[in-house]
Amino acid sequence: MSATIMDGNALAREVRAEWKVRAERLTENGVQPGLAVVIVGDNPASSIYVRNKAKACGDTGIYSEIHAFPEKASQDEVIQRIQELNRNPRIHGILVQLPLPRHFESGKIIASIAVEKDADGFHLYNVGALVTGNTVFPPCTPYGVMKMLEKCGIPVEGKHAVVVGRSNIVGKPMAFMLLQHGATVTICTSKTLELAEHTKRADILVVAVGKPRMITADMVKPGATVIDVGINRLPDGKIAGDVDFEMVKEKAGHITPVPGGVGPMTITMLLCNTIEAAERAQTAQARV
Ligand SMILES: NC(=O)C1=CN([C@@H]2O[C@H](COP(=O)(O)OP(=O)(O)OC[C@H]3O[C@@H](n4cnc5c(N)ncnc54)[C@H](OP(=O)(O)O)[C@@H]3O)[C@@H](O)[C@H]2O)C=CC1
Ligand SMILES: Nc1nc(=O)c2c([nH]1)NC[C@@H]1CN(c3ccc(C(=O)N[C@@H](CCC(=O)O)C(=O)O)cc3)C=[N+]21
Ligand SMILES: [Mg+2]
Repeated sequence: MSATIMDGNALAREVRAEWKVRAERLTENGVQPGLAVVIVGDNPASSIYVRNKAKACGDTGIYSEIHAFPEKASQDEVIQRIQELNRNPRIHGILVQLPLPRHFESGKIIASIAVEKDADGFHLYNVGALVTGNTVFPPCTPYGVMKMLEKCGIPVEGKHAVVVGRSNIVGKPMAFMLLQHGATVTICTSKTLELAEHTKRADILVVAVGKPRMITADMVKPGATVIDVGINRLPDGKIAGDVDFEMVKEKAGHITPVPGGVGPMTITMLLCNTIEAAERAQTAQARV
């Protein structure tokens, strides 16, 4: 029995259609949702993501701006621009594409984003809000994963979830969101001994490492849900996830492909957070 493939492109279309209605309603009421993406340097992968984000905005009725800085830009000029965006009433969401060039302190840049426009949910206030169960903006990638589980009818409460990876943008917020939904959560890292002993116990396995095909079929429990966040560029130019898809799909109950899995959902949830931010701004406006 082969696993059910969780089609990220189809699910993303479904979620976008639901939210597009909200974007249109806002626009009719004079508040078109707006996203600003800030990118520093010319990392080719980042540039592609940024263009995809702008295109997805257009398709969903969201106004978008790209603020591109050269690699040698100063931290102060980027912060100054973010502060302008914080004050700009056309902009409801601000995303600073990561990674930043080495001479940047990412923490300082992210701290300069207004909490109520932090559509990535990376500001320390929003991280604290998430961890205490008062989420303001769920970080896009884990939010997309939760949405996929929900749409595919996969229960989380009472299940054993194993997250491989502990980055601030994927692994850690993923673990806290699963915890919030009542899963028993194990987080594995590069320091974990006997990784397979943990992954084999997972009802829900989320992998966000960045190592092509590191999760093999022997590491997966029969019938498990396997979510592959990894995006790895192979020498032949193709992209592959962190999971050996062809072998694992014969053992798992549900599995996400790469490409066409979590990636499209990440972009979609960014759009959702931007629309949500615009709705909140409008409500706040109506109160004064
Ligand atoms: N689909 C999407 O929307 C997105 C995809 N990605 C992709 O997801 C992957 C992870 O991204 P990100 O979280 O930013 O990456 P990071 O490099 O920041 O984190 C990788 C994590 O994997 C852990 N790790 C490394 N090697 C092993 C190992 N052998 N066993 C177990 N854990 C290990 C590291 O552990 P330690 O902390 O101990 O070093 C670290 O916590 C990348 O391929 C990235 O391109 C990222 C964002 C969005
Ligand atoms: N501040 C910030 N927020 C982010 O959310 C963020 C970031 N920085 N830096 C980089 C990572 C990576 N990321 C992806 C988004 C979409 C796809 C995506 O759409 N992937 C498609 C296509 C992949 C392709 O063909 O290259 C897919 O998987 O099907 C992938 C990866 C967001 N990130
Ligand atoms: Mg991680």
